[in-house]
Order: sequence, then structure tokens, then C-alpha cells
Amino acid sequence: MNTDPRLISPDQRGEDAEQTLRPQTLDDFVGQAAARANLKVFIEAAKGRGDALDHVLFVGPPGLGKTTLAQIMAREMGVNFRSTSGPVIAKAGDLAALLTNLEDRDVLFIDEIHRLSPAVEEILYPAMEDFQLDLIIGEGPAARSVKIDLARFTLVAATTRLGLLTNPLRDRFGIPVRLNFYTVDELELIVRRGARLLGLPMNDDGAVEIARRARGTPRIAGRLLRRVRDFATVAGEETVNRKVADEALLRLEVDGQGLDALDRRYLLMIAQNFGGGPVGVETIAAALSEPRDAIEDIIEPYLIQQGFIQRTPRGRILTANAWRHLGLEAPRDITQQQTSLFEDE
Ligand SMILES: Nc1ncnc2c1ncn2[C@@H]1O[C@H](COP(=O)(O)OP(=O)(O)OP(=O)(O)O)[C@@H](O)[C@H]1O
Ligand SMILES: [Mg+2]
Repeated sequence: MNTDPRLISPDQRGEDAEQTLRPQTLDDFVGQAAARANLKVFIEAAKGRGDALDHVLFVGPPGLGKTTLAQIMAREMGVNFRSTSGPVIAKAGDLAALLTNLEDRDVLFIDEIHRLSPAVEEILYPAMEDFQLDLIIGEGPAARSVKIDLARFTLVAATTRLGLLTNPLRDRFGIPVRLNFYTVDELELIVRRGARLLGLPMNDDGAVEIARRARGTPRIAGRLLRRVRDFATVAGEETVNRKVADEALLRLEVDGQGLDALDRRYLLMIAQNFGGGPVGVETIAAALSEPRDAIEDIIEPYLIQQGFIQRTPRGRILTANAWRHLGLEAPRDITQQQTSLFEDE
């Protein structure tokens, strides 16, 4: 991404300690009602049987609460939480060391599981299925394979890209959970809870304003909240109302729909350089000098969900909605063009 970290980037790296705002229990956790209700049942059932929870896979864009839910699950199960991530586990032995140190029913959290190397993934299959490690000890003719029994643990994994997971890995998760963008009402609750935790007086329309512009993402809501607090402090405002929130957010270049400068650059580029598309993601990545992953994982999901762009077999196209948001005139044939594109999908 840019050297200048995006304010509204759902990316985890940032100066803000997220831990203060992180909900600690399932009941504290706002939104994702269906997922929460299901998890509650599975946790209760597993606890009742004294068994480990089945393996869980969280799928969804960054900042929606995958890590938070993983931590909550360990807490609700009353077990240890061990955490690592796909790119960190370089060798099969690294994973073996983690696995052999787990106690019965512990949660092992693997973030970005789509970035595990194939050799490491091989180790994971029998571990998940039979709670066994198959290791090759030694080399050449002296090599022999040993089986080691593992504790009955729960693997909780998170990914932003389900499509990058191999089928055998995906099939080994008994509980797949998709997380969706949050509604404004849910984000409003999250913002108000955050303001309370930060000791920041805020009225209802201030909370709504931040919620509306948080890109459907709790992490962004938390960040915007902190930045609005900074502006309010410096301006000597005691309470955050709509006007204070709006002024702060405009200074942060977050527009009325919650789009930031990079979102707008993305839309403008397709409008001005490609007549609104269709244009392929590689071309977009090159034109914006952003990695393709960031475009697909961070920028596009929200723009698609909000109806600013459509993904078609021939590339991305701007919707009438996007042209309107940019304040530009859409090409005359846009509606027609979009219908014909969808026919071959
Ligand atoms: N439902 C929620 N209610 C309140 N706060 C939330 C909720 N979900 C997430 N958050 C807050 O949003 C921030 C990001 O959440 P989290 O780290 O769990 O996201 P993530 O899905 O793991 O993101 P990534 O894919 O980048 O790892 C945390 O500070 C957390 O406190
Ligand atoms: Mg995370």
C-alpha cells in the first residue's frame, strides 16, 4: 500500500492499540447475529460434552472481527488461546512445535491461513482430522516416519480470501463462518460503546455520522472515533455532535459515503482512463500502483457491496451510482452496456 497509511484502511498495522475497544464476550460482540447465534450453540454443545469445539474458519474482509471472535471463542470455551499466522509458519517443524504444545481443547488461531505453504498444509491435514502428526525423521535411507498423538484442539482460522484455500483444507473445517459488512445501526452501537470506553461525550447524531462513514467496518469505526476525538479535543468541543464529526471526517478526506481518497482515486481512474470499464484488476493495480491483493481484499469488497462497481467476466465496471457519486456524467449507454455484460456471466 501507500507509504502514507490510509486512515480508513482496515489493515491491522496502525498506531492504535485495538485491544481497548475489543469486545471480550459473545454478548459484547455487536452484529453478525446469525454467526453469533450459531457459535453460541456450538460452544455450549461442545462444553456440555466436555469436547473440543469443531474447527472454525472465519472468512471476510479485514477489520470485521475475525481475530476478535477467535479470542472470544477461546475465552467462552475457557481454554488457552495460541495465535500465529500463515506467513509466519515457514517450515513444517514450526507448525509441529506449535501443535505439540497445545493442551486439550485449546484454540490455535491461524490468521491468513491462505498463505500457508503447501508443505505446512500437509502437516495440518492429519492434525485436524485425527489429531495426529505425521513426521519424517532423518534423511535418505535412514528416514522413517513417526506418528505423534496431539491433544484434541480446535483450529480457528481466518482468511480474507476463501478462493485461495485448497479444497482439502477448506473441507476440514466443520464450522465455516462468513462475516459480512456491518449495518449503520450496528456500527452506531459499536461507536457508542467505543465512545463510552474512551470517556468521550457524544450525542446520537454524532455517533450516526461516524457509523455511516465507517465503510461497514468496526476497525474503521474505531479509528475514525479516535481521530474525531483528536479534532474535538483540539477544537475545544466538549461533545461530539454531527457537526464536529462531519468536520473532522472531511478533514480526514472521508466523504459522505465513507469513501476515502484511495476509493475515490480508484473510481475516478476507471471513469477517466477507461470510460467506466470494463477494466481488468491487473490493469487497475498497475494504474494505481497498488498490489492486486490490496485492491481485491480491501478496496473492492466495500465498493461492490455499496453498488459502486460490478465485477464481470471482462473486468470491473462503474455503476450509475458511482458516476453520480463522482459528480460526473455517465456514458449514455451505461445501463445497456451493463445488461449485456451480465448476460455472459
Ligand atoms: N462486532 C464488533 N463490535 C465491536 N468492535 C469490534 C467488532 N468487531 C471488530 N471490532 C473491533 O474492530 C477491530 C478489528 O477487529 P479484528 O482485529 O477482529 O478484525 P479482523 O477481522 O481480524 O481483521 P484482519 O482481517 O485485518 O485481521 C478491533 O479493534 C475490534 O475491537
Ligand atoms: Mg485479524
